[in-house]
Amino acid sequence: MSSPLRAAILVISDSAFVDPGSDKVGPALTEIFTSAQLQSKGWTFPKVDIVPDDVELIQDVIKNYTDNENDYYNLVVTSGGTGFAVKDVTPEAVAPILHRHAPGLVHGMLAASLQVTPFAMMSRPVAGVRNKSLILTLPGSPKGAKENLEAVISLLPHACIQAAGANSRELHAGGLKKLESEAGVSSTNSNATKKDSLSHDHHHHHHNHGGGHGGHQIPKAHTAPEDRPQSNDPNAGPTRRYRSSPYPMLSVDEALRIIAQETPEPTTTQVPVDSDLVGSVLAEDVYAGEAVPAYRASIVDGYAVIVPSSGSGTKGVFPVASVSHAQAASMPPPLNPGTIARITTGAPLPPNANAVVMVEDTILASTTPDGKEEATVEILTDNIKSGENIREPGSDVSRGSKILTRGDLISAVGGEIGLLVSTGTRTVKVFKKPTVGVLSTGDELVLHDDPRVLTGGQIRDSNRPSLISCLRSWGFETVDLGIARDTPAGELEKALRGAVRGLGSDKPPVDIIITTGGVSMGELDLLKPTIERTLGGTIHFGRVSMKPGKPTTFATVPYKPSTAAGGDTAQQEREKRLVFSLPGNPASALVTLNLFVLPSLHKMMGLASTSTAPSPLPTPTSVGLPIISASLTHPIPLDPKRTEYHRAIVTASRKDGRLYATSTGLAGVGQRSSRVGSLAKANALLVLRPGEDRIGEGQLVEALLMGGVVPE
Ligand SMILES: Nc1nc2c(c(=O)[nH]1)N[C@H]1C(S)=C(S)[C@@H](COP(=O)(O)OP(=O)(O)OC[C@H]3O[C@@H](n4cnc5c(N)ncnc54)[C@H](O)[C@@H]3O)O[C@H]1N2
Ligand code: MOO
Ligand SMILES: [Mg+2]
Repeated sequence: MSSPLRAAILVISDSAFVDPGSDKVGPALTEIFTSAQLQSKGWTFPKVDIVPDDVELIQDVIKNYTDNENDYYNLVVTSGGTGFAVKDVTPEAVAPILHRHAPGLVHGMLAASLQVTPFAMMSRPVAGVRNKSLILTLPGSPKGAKENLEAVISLLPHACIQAAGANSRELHAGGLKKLESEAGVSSTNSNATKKDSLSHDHHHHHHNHGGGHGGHQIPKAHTAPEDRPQSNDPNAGPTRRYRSSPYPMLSVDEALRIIAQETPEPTTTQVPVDSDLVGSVLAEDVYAGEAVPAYRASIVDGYAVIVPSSGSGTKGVFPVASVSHAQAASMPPPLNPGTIARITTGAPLPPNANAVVMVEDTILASTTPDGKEEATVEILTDNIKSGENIREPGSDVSRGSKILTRGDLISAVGGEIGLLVSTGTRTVKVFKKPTVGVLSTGDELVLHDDPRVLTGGQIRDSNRPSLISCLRSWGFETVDLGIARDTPAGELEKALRGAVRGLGSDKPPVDIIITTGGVSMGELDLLKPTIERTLGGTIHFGRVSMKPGKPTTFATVPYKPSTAAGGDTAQQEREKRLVFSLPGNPASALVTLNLFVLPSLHKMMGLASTSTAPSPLPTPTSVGLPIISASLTHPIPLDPKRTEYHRAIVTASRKDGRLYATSTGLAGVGQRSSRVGSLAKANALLVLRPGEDRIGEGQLVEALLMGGVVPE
């Protein structure tokens, strides 16, 4: 026990980060380590760092302490951030990066604190080992931190040395008795301590209750949050992975409900009215700033006339007194009774004129002497009423009237853009569209355009190009996040962190991350463990009862854009990113993109924000794929358990006006989830609920439309 023991003290506090001079914990804990007693046990002068309450920063700093094999700290104690306040994230940051938990130390610290104050119950400490370092989280008050540390300190040298890899038998045989007596623990009734808490096997044991054969494999319910069923520990290897998924199987509806709940409310932005507006949703009601037309305008080419108040009497020969063209020039002069004015469609009416006669209802009577201009024109009809062929100012759109409503989608048809620009609307408030990052995962993947012949188990990365195309066609900005390999470890973590932070000008930060692959039961299916254990994220679901797409996983990861301390909690709450981890099989990835990601994107772009005002028109603004019914052109066998999303072509018959659905390939190979071709030409997913037998020809089925209906 003579080798030096190195300790790092990490003070986690927004306020101490801003004003290091205000920190009292660092000095208090330093004092303990530099006491004569501890120095004699081998402790050296500790290192002290301060970080704000930020999951990523906490993890980064701790990993710096623990991940360098040649230069690591034996003990890392954090202080602060273990309470129940929203900003308290220390356990969330530390628990996921522990390789092995040490609940015994947690008990020890809590028991000691409880003797001092019942408020100890309000602390949420975690403890465990990462690589060769022991990590403890202490409370944030100098007094509490000291008490907790003092409660366990005498055992720590032993634990640290064991964590660093000393032979445990030797330690048990020799030093343990001495240590126990120092700590007031009797070795005779501490079998559990010796066998479990400190032994290397403990963690695996603990996380893999289901590791046996056949039995009920969901780990026993524990109460502490760090003990809830979690993803595989990647360090445990294939022999110790779960042999059945610890994630409950959700229905598609339940999964969609969770996604809607976790998807943040849309944010807004002011943008110019131009063609880039197509595909955006208005975040405000829009009122006409100008009347259309702004002046009394002619609807036809012809002659402006004064219809007598008697109601008729336009027939006859009249001198052409002036000309009014549809142009930006000044208004024409007033019309005198007994004269007419030539006018073009859309041109302003001369004052006094009250109707326009179409040129077809006239003949030329005489010309000017040079023959180039009309002198007099004969009107052949007597059938013109006052107001005829005239658009009154504001009769198309009156100034100040509501032209579009919050929640309206600016379509590519052009009507909304036309309405906005015609009334002089130069900018509008819209909902910001999310940016989506797409990441492929897997060692087997090669770039889709790699010219080399495939060897061994190589697969072309088809998911990234197909998903990115689909997302772009929906009108979303995409960021290509490339391929993350399963090995070496850490690529996935790096890629996910980079996606959230942004990786330069061509890779801006994304709002939503989509990954494909690595979410099922293989020992290299690393998505779930990386999200949960490394990024401190939350997996909201990890399995859905559907075919294809069963391992579809949905998570959120915490994110703070700046390292600035403090900040309002509402802002922090908003700063999480959605992660859709879709199955790697190409058909599964595309189907689940359509089914799960699209509704979330729709909500984020404001499509769920329709105005409450009643509209005479059906609002085409619900989220996700539109659903219709179509009749089957052939029978399809049903899956006994899972709802199938069967790829099909829906056509509209010109003969009977009905919609028909035809499979792109029948069950078995045709609809196999690896067969991306099942989506070629498909414009619909038939929703086939599980059943015993088959659904027959001519039956009506629900169809989710991915593309336009094809005329037959
Ligand atoms: N024991 C079990 N095995 C599997 C289960 C299960 O419940 N128990 N689920 C199956 C189902 S369903 C699916 S879907 C897949 C999902 O697999 P992963 O999401 O873990 O994906 P990978 O294992 O990484 O790859 C599966 C498959 O897809 C190919 N792939 C992956 N990425 C791409 C890409 N970007 N482009 C083209 N192809 C890709 C990969 O090479 C594999 O062939 O798990 C079943 N297993
Ligand atoms: O559920 Mo998986 O997506 O069928 O192959
Ligand atoms: Mg897999």
